Amino acid sequence: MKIAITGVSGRMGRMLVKVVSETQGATLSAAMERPGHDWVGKALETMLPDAPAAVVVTDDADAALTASDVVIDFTAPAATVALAQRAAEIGCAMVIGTTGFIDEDIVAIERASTHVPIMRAGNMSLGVNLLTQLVRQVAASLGAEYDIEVVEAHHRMKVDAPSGTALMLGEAAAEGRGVALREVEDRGRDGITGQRKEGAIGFAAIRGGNIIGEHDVIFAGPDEVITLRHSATDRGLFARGAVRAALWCKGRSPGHYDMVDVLGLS
Ligand SMILES: NC(=O)C1=CN([C@@H]2O[C@H](COP(=O)(O)OP(=O)(O)OC[C@H]3O[C@@H](n4cnc5c(N)ncnc54)[C@H](OP(=O)(O)O)[C@@H]3O)[C@@H](O)[C@H]2O)C=CC1
Ligand SMILES: O=C(O)C1=N[C@H](C(=O)O)C[C@H](O)C1
Repeated sequence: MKIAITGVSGRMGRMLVKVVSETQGATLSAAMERPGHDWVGKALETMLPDAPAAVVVTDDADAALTASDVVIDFTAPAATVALAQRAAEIGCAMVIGTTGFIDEDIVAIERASTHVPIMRAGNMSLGVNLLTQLVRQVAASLGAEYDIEVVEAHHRMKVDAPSGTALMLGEAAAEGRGVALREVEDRGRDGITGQRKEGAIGFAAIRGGNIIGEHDVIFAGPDEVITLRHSATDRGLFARGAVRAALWCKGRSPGHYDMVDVLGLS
């Protein structure tokens, strides 16, 4: 499977190069950065020792996608949406790990996925995708007297909040309760907020140091608190999930898939 990686100099891009190099059946076919980036035109192995010798970093997305079966993208929403449109036209599958999308971005990605398989997940780990199922089940079992709060913590460089994972967990809780998250979410409390709204699903974000990713879903009820927690201790976890998803895309029909499909959890 020929795999292109975009945003290759980023925290996830670097990790993906390592995981692709360790994965049987996967070959790094292209490495991308945006025009003007320092790495463009340089041999990737001079920056990342795990990279194959022949790969030179490119800003030519069309050439990179044409040379590849699938592209893995952990960048930023605007870059991801633009690349999904190119991938759809060229016929290259896509794995999207980027978070922080607005509704219009998702619509554009869904449109692209009518032409090629696109696997998109706010978290590529087995643990979080299992946890979403548990959260759905617990939310469905507990009554409205249990208040649901999602608390996440990430490194100081993270630019979006709540995290993609927190939103996945919030969605799962809302589904369990049979409500739309949009109608019950409560984000960023500050000042005289008034009492907690009945049925709200609250979000809180902590940013600091080099925390990889911590997520708690708290069910606070009468005289007891249930906390479901996931802790990531190495970004390799997400990269391994993304490469697994890339291999899974081979021969797949066009469609918008998620990690639950890849892991066979549905
Ligand atoms: N789904 C999952 O399991 C995970 C998702 N993520 C998500 O992946 C994304 C990236 O995270 P991370 O690797 O930590 O971030 P980094 O900032 O370390 O890397 C982002 C990379 O994308 C490039 N990039 C950013 N904006 C653009 C743009 N507009 N056009 C082209 N290239 C761009 C950056 O290049 P430049 O330096 O030029 O800006 C950089 O190479 C985030 O949305 C994060 O939330 C992260 C981990 C796991
Ligand atoms: O930006 C990160 O680092 C992470 N982002 C994803 C998210 O927004 O949930 C996944 C993981 O928590 C790391």
